[in-house]
Amino acid sequence: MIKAEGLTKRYGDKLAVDGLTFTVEPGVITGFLGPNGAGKSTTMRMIMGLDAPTSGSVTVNGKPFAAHRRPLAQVGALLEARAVHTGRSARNHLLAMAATAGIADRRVDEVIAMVGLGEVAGRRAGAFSLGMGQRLGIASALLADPQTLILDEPVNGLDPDGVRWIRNLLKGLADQGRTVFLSSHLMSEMALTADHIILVGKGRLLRDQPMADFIAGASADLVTVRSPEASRLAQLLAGPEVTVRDVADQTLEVQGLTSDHIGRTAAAAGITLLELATHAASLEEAYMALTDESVDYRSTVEYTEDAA
Ligand SMILES: Nc1ncnc2c1ncn2[C@@H]1O[C@H](COP(=O)(O)OP(=O)(O)OP(=O)(O)O)[C@@H](O)[C@H]1O
Repeated sequence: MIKAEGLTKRYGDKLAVDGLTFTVEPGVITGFLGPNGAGKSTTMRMIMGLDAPTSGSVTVNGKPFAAHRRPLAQVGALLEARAVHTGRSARNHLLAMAATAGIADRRVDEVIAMVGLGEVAGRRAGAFSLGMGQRLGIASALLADPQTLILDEPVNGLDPDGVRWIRNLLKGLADQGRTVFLSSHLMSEMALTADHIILVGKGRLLRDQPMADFIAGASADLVTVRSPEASRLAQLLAGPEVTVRDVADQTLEVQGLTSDHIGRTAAAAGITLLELATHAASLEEAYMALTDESVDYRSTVEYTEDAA
């Protein structure tokens, strides 16, 4: 389990991580999602004790990473995956790591088998393809059999086979009751992989919820209505669980009502409709809307019950 409380990191004027409080639970895959620069890598480095928080704290299985007697047996990480620059074979590379950490040689062969590197384990790791390098990085993270795994952008640059492979491996590890925390800036990838989502933007927590709930909320039908009397219609449509946004001249975007209901409400009030269209908002759109800091998005007017 990973627990962050008010976790904050400042680099000069830049608040890279801004008061993050969250818990990453065992037994599920938790996706750490946010656009480039949102603070994901910085957070992961602080979890691993590679960077000190400016304020707040983060613990792994109840203690800061460095306070564990054998930290690598608690948490394995693949941070900023990069090729291993070594003339050693993959197996010798892992054997050297195992020797340093006091891990038995047979564990090296176990992790090589787990990540499917058996046939190439004798080859020079420095010459590995990106996909093979990722597998080797994951093998290193698994070496000490940690309860918690932290992977920064593990599928970056992988082909579809590689992506499917990582996904299955992570699901298997979570099913064994491990804590699996992985970052990505791609919504589509997270939707397929993660059971739970922690979404950040500009260092701040935006969402912390089951992926299924995020998807259900995001794909709710959106109705676009254009009318010369848009603001009067907006007042009539307002209600609990209804969001009405004034998105452009004479145009509203309504969530929480069917187009039938909107059409009938307009007719009953004698309001002319120039357009009435339904479309399902995509996950990608919901993600963009949440993380987009553009003026356009913030300037939209939300009509609530109080406005009615
Ligand atoms: N060592 C550093 N010194 C100064 N600024 C830094 C440092 N590390 C990160 N930052 C800044 O902090 C912010 C968060 O960076 P971070 O790498 O954690 O984001 P990220 O969500 O992992 O992004 P990406 O998806 O691009 O890796 C960025 O604006 C970055 O420029």
